[in-house]
Amino acid sequence: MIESLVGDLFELQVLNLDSYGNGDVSFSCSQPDNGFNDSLSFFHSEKAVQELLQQTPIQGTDDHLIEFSEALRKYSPEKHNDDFDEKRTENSTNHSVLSNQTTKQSENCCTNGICSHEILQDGETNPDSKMIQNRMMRKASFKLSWYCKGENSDQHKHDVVSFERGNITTAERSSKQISLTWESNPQTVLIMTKPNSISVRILCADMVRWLKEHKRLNIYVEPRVRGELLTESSYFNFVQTWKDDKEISLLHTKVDLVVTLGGDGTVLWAASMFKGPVPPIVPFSLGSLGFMTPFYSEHYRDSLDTILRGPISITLRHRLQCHVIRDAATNEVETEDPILVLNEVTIDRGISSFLTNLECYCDNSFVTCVQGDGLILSTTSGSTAYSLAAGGSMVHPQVPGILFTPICPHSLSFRPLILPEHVTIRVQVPFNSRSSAWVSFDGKDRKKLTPGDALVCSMAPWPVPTACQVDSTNDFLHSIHEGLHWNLRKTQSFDGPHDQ
Ligand SMILES: NC(=O)c1ccc[n+]([C@@H]2O[C@H](COP(=O)([O-])OP(=O)(O)OC[C@H]3O[C@@H](n4cnc5c(N)ncnc54)[C@H](O)[C@@H]3O)[C@@H](O)[C@H]2O)c1
Ligand SMILES: Nc1ncnc2c1ncn2[C@@H]1O[C@H](COP(=O)(O)OP(=O)(O)OP(=O)(O)O)[C@@H](O)[C@H]1O
Repeated sequence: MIESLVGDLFELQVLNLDSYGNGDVSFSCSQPDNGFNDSLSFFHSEKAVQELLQQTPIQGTDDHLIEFSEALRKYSPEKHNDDFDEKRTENSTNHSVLSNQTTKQSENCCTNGICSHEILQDGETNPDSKMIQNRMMRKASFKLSWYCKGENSDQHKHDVVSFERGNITTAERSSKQISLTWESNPQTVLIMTKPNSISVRILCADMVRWLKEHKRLNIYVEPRVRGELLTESSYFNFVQTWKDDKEISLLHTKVDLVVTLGGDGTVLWAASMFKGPVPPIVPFSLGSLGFMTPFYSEHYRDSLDTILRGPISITLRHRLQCHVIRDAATNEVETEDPILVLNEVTIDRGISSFLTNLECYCDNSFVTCVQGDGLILSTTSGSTAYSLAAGGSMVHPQVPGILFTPICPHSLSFRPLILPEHVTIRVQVPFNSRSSAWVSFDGKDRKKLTPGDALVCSMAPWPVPTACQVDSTNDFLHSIHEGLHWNLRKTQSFDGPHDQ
């Protein structure tokens, strides 16, 4: 109410909001053109403001202000942000003049723990204006709450946004460069290899020998690879493997490090073995592109030496968790197991010659109906794969988001989207669809979606940590330069017309 009244009188200009500790200018007040210079009408209005300020706050409506002033009390002037302060000084100098008296009052005000924004006139030096300067005005208080999967939760507020001083400040907006330091020596390495490659087979045998003899490590390989090694020599008898899915599901509890020898497909394959937590992966490049494989196989000894010693920079690559919901099974308790993807999940028309018709929802909001060849829901790691080919953006793998990229949409205006990481996306084949759709996970495991079936997809809690050659950003930029020749163009010569 007070604000609205004062708002009628003044045209408030926010200069900055440092009113909580320093008692300095928070708002400036410029005079509107509508005859506000008439001091009589001004003082009448002033009186009205004073009367309002003297009224005892109504119990209940001011309850929320208690929390706000508690937060202000906690604020110590010594702790203020230097950067912010510099800007404040600059603004104060440019736009308003504060009398010493006002500054003192403001300081007192804050040591008492009751702070308000002051209303001042630009360049005001007239003693009559002190009344104006002393006018106190409370900023509306607020509380921020977090909603997590439908539940109100304050758990993450300090990690993400601070609002203790009444100012909303973000801290971390995406995960920073992460460094992994071993607290005890790694003991077990799993080596995963691309099949049907002579060079990979030779390298694998060499690496197993070196890791055993020079690093004294336990070594796991896939059953196929153990067979290949034993065909070469019985020396490799010490190499361990697994027999069934149950043993695979326990691998993450035994393995300290996963080494992949192949291209991006081998990294995807290795990641798909872990339906929960994934040990750090060291991807060696033996393919043609290698967006996720920054290590050179020729230097594997030096690289592994450094990695086993640590610390190492890692990229936490987010995965999507996908559930296929069958219309025919809505009454069944058991549903199909979720599938985790590192690149993307694709819903397309398969061999059908009809347009796919896919209804898409984000949380509970309708997004759109895809009519075209299909839709890709991609991680940021997968942004350089199929999604890129379908016109999606390339996104740094540490950016937490879900790419929503149509495949050949039959509409001129269907641009790709990037959605925040916390959403749940549902893609449904409507009952009136002319055909079924097909879903595939990192380019594998095709499943048919008949009308009424849906795919539900959200960010998985288990990322894939991959070791960096340099760091996450350097490796990403290197991969798009080397892999895609991104923005490669001959530099224009100096020789030619110039600006005058
Ligand atoms: N039109 C297309 O571009 C297209 C079509 C189908 C599948 N794919 C991609 O292939 C992936 C499966 O890879 P695969 O090796 O098992 O199959 P694959 O052997 O058919 O290789 C596909 C190509 O995609 C590259 N690739 C894979 N992941 C990548 C990533 N994150 N960034 C950049 N390039 C990447 C691989 O290096 C390879 O060159 C799928 O997840 C999908 O993204 C792309
Ligand atoms: N250990 C494995 N077992 C079964 N299949 C695998 C394994 N590793 C990789 N693959 C499959 O082999 C295929 C090729 O692998 P990868 O992409 O690593 O090699 P590449 O095709 O030679 O590399 P690039 O695509 O960079 O040329 C992929 O589809 C992948 O899923």
